[in-house]
Amino acid sequence: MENLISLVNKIQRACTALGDHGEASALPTLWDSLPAIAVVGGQSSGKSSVLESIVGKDFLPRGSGIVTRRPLVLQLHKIDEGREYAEFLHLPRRRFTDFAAVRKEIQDETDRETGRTKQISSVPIHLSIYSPYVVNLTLIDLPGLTKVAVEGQPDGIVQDIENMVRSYIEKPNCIILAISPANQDLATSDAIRISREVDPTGERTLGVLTKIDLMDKGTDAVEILEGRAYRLKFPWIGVVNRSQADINKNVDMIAARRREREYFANTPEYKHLAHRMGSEHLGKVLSKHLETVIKSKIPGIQSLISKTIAELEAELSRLGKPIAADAGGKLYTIMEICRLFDQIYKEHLDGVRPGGDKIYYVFDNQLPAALKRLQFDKQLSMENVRKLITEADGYQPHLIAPEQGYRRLIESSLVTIRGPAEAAVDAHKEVGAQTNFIAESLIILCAS
Ligand SMILES: Nc1nc2c(ncn2[C@@H]2O[C@H](COP(=O)(O)OP(=O)(O)OP(=O)(O)O)[C@@H](O)[C@H]2O)c(=O)[nH]1
Repeated sequence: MENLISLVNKIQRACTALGDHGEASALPTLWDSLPAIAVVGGQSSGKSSVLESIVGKDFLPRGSGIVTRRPLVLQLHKIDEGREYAEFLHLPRRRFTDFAAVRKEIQDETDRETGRTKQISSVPIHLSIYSPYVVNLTLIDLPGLTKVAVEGQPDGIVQDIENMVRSYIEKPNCIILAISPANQDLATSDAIRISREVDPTGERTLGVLTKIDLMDKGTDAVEILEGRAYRLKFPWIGVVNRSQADINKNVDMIAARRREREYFANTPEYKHLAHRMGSEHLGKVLSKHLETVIKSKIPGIQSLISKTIAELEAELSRLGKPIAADAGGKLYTIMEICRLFDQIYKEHLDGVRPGGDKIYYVFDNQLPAALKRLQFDKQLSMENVRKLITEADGYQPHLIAPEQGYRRLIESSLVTIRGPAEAAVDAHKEVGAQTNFIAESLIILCAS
């Protein structure tokens, strides 16, 4: 089962390398058919904190305003032992063991795509984390939903973010991890609002409640966590992440996870729910759920891949054999095409293929008539011939026609007959599509 997630991880990476990240394209997109978990929520709802808790590492950029400006496809790979490390798809040969450097690279790579203008982009960044302490999982971190653009951001950014988030979560294969803070009314939760829009029955929405520890005294989240306030198909999961003060004090993830466990186990209101609360539990639920969804989607993915392969093979065979890069290979291909052209053309003339009569008509009537209409008098006047020969070869005794001058005369005449000759070739177009295709291939090849 674990291999299933890593297989989907590999396909996702291949999709990104080939520029398929689910946007409109001429080919069917494989990306869209792959199940993935997208993290959505309002700004400061705790998305980054949830992701970092699942991974058990500090690695996401922090700051005010819109920090996540490109989707981050985060692939977690469980390894048996050894040191944790991270790799970016755009930096294939570099292993990051320092997670502060990972954070910096996410920022830099975001800026490379969007500039420093706080714009957003839908081109994802791919990050893989290998660790003995993670579960196999793929999560897509999306920009936080906002209500107003801040200084320096274009007015449309609020809508752009919402459209981008919607474009990910409206796909039927997307599992929505909807993050809502417990210290705000659930009715105002951006995550619930947008997920309800695309998944009204809550079939593929997993609700996560953050900041339970920050709720007003005398209130609790039991109604929500027990699914009585807002029902989803899957049970709500509550988490307690590090507060800003914890982050400032560099409280590490292990200690934070321990504190979170203790919080649920020792708070009387949540004691009975403690076994299904917390980031560790969330990670396991997500991994299991993703595996189940992948398993159910395999037949669909397989048939899409087979269909795409068949379409691409048909396209390839239509395009013909690959063209050699070296001069010898190219010459060989040109000769081959010429031979084929010659053979098919002859078949038209011999009556094996239709249209030979049209070719004869072109050469017997159309071309000679057009040539007769040309004005060669001036070009072939004695005066002009003498001038050309003198300029080309000088006065020399010749037994046969002086070569250079002779050539120039032919060249200039060829230019004159070019028009009727091309018209004769055009007239062949009606004869056969195959000869045209071959002739066009030949022209392209010669030009290259
Ligand atoms: N006390 C407490 N603080 C939390 C909790 N979750 C998040 N925070 C704090 O809330 C603030 C925002 O959390 P983030 O994880 O950065 O939120 P975000 O949704 O990723 O924010 P943006 O990337 O700006 O959209 C940080 O200061 C966190 O420390 C929680 O469960 N309890």
